Order: sequence, then structure tokens, then C-alpha cells
Amino acid sequence: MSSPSLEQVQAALATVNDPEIKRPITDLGMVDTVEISDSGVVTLTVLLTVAGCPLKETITRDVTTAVGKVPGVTDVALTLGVMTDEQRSGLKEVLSGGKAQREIPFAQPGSLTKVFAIASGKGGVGKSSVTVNLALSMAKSGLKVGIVDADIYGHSVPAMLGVADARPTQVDDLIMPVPTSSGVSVISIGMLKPRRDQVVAWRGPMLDRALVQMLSDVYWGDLDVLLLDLPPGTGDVAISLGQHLPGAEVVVVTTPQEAAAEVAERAGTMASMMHQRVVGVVENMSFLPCPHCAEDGTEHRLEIFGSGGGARVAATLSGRFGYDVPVLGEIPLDTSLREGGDVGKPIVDADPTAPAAQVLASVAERLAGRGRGLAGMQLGLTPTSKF
Ligand SMILES: Nc1ncnc2c1ncn2[C@@H]1O[C@H](COP(=O)(O)OP(=O)(O)OP(=O)(O)O)[C@@H](O)[C@H]1O
Repeated sequence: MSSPSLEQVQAALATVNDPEIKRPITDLGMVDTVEISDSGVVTLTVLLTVAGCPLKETITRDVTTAVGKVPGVTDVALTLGVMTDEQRSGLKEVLSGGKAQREIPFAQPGSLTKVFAIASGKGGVGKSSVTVNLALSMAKSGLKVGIVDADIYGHSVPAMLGVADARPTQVDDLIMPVPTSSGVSVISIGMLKPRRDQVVAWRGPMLDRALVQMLSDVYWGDLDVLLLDLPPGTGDVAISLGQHLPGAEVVVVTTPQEAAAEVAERAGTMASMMHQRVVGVVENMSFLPCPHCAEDGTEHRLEIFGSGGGARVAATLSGRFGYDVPVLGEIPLDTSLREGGDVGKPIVDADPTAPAAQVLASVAERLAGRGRGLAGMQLGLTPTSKF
């Protein structure tokens, strides 16, 4: 067999995406040298963005596999190098599209990324669990999804995605979101802290800066959907988000409990005051399917946290805003949902046929399928009288 051509090898390399940047390594200046011997051995050097890149094994595997498939290639000898400062600046230039001043891409008029902020009145109602499972469900349906974990009190999202200890790669001052095995990229407020165990005691301006950094200093690429896990309540982060991303749509998570519903209404109202549209309510921990009834084929629901909280929040917010705020789903209590979060394998992946996973998948489908519209959206305009 004749030895492969340089074009064939280049074409194969163009199919390999950098796992963090999610663009072909050939577009990013990562392929340094390629040599092909008469006997079909391809010797090449690929440059990593930074020394000690956590994803070098993935890059090695993907490059070796892609080049190895080219007809006539008998062996692949790959050397990994590291970009020089100059090469890194060039890469940064490519990624920022030559713009010196970074802006929040999702706030630009032509942005096609749907942004959903997941809010709750109080902590512990399952907001982060809902966020990661919605993200994974959407990714499974082929969408490019990112998560910003802005929950200063909890930042539990990375652990739920199995990347608890990951630190983002930085190319100069451009931060790469952390890729996960599910395809969802994530950046967490916890990753911006110098130490993981450090307590975040930031005031409004610091939190605002952190939020802007996660939105504008992170290279998100072309996302279909961005989900933001907000801290519970109506605090500084919710206000900052409203100011920077008024186009974000808000999903309110509550439990059926009266006390949780009442504060959830406040979180929803706050979003509306910031001119954001509340697209629905997710009731979590709605009931526990009675384990004994399942054995004899009957169904009985144990309402551990009472009932009606989700419907109540939806009705109150619909009445208050003058547009329909539906209950998007009622998620039962399920130990596999909790276990999935604990081991970094969310239930929609680990146990997709579980009733809780199916509700989450249907909420994801409903949200992802929604077109962006102006109906019910507050435009922040003040009517003026004609003279
Ligand atoms: N439907 C459910 N069934 C069983 N366990 C659940 C369910 N929803 C959430 N949990 C568990 O409850 C705990 C709290 O959930 P989670 O961290 O998602 O809440 P949160 O609202 O994000 O809390 P915080 O605001 O404190 O971060 C987690 O251990 C999670 O696994």
C-alpha cells in the first residue's frame, strides 16, 4: 500500500477537537510538525496549551486513533509539546475573535444561546441536582450545554458531574471551562477560589466580578444552552445576573412544603423585577413512591414534604406576572438520584428509566424545545404620553 499523503493526515487531524475548547486542533495551532515516512509511519508533534494539561491522555488517544485510521498509516509516533507564550497569545487572539475588550457573549443581541437560571427560595431543595440533570439530558439530545455554578454556599455541581477536583486550564487570562465525560462543560465559583476548602465570604462587588468572570472570561464557544445554578434566595448574585443577563429565563425549584414555596415565590418575583421571564416551576421531592405498595402492584404516594407547593408557586407567579408560569414537572424522592449526585453520575445517565430521571428528561425537553419569544417578557420600557 502507498504511504498516506500529508493532506490525508491533516484531514484526520482536523477531526480531533481539543476537549476543552471543543474546536479542531488544526484550527487552534496545536499541530506543530507532521512527517510521514515511506513505510507509513507518521511522526508528529502536538502542542498543549499549558504544561501539565489535564487532558493530555484524551488528546493523545484521539490523535493516535484518528491518524491511525488513515489508509496506509502503519504507526503513529506522537510527541506532546507545550505552546510558547507567543503561540498562546495567538491562540487567545483566535478564541477572542480579535476583540481586546471581552464582553458577555450571551448578552449580545445576536446570541443564539438559551440561558436558564435555576433559582430557589431556600437551600437543599435540589436546585443543583435539577441543574446537572437538565444539562445532561439536553446534552444527550445533542445540544452543546454549559453550566455556570454560581452557588456560593453550595457549589456542589462539579462533584455531581464527577469533576470535583478539576481546576480550569487558563490560556493567559482566558479560562477554559472544565469538560466532563457527559459532554457538558462547567465552571464553578469554587474553581475561582485559590483553595478548595476556602470559605467564600465575598460581598456584592466581588460576587458580581466573579459572575462576570465566569460569563465573559471563560471561553464557552458556541453553546446551545447555558444553565446557571444560582445561590438560594434573592441575594447579590441574582441581582447581578439580572443586570448582566436580563434575557436569562428563570426556572424556580421548590419542594411541596409551604415554607419552601413561600420563599420560592419571592425568588421568582425577584427575577421578574430584574425583567427576567420565569418559564416554570419544578417541584422536587414531591413524594416517595410507597415501597410496600410497589410489591403488590398498587401505587401509593407518601407525601413526606406535604403537597401542593409547586402548584401554589406556579399559580401565584402566573397571577402576579399576568402570563402562564406552568409546573414543569414533579420529581419524586429517589435514592438513586441522591446516589448519582454523590458519585458524580447523575440519574439521567446512571438510571434513565427511573421515574425521577424521566420527569427530569421531560422538563429538559420542554425547556430546550421552547423558542425564544417576547410574549410575557418585560421589556423594561416605560410608556410615555404623546405631546
Ligand atoms: N428527588 C430527590 N430524591 C432524593 N434525593 C434528592 C432529590 N433531590 C435532591 N436530593 C438530594 O438532596 C440533597 C440536596 O440537593 P441539592 O444539592 O441538589 O440541593 P440544592 O438546592 O442545590 O442545595 P444548595 O442550595 O444547598 O446547594 C443532595 O444530597 C441531593 O442528592
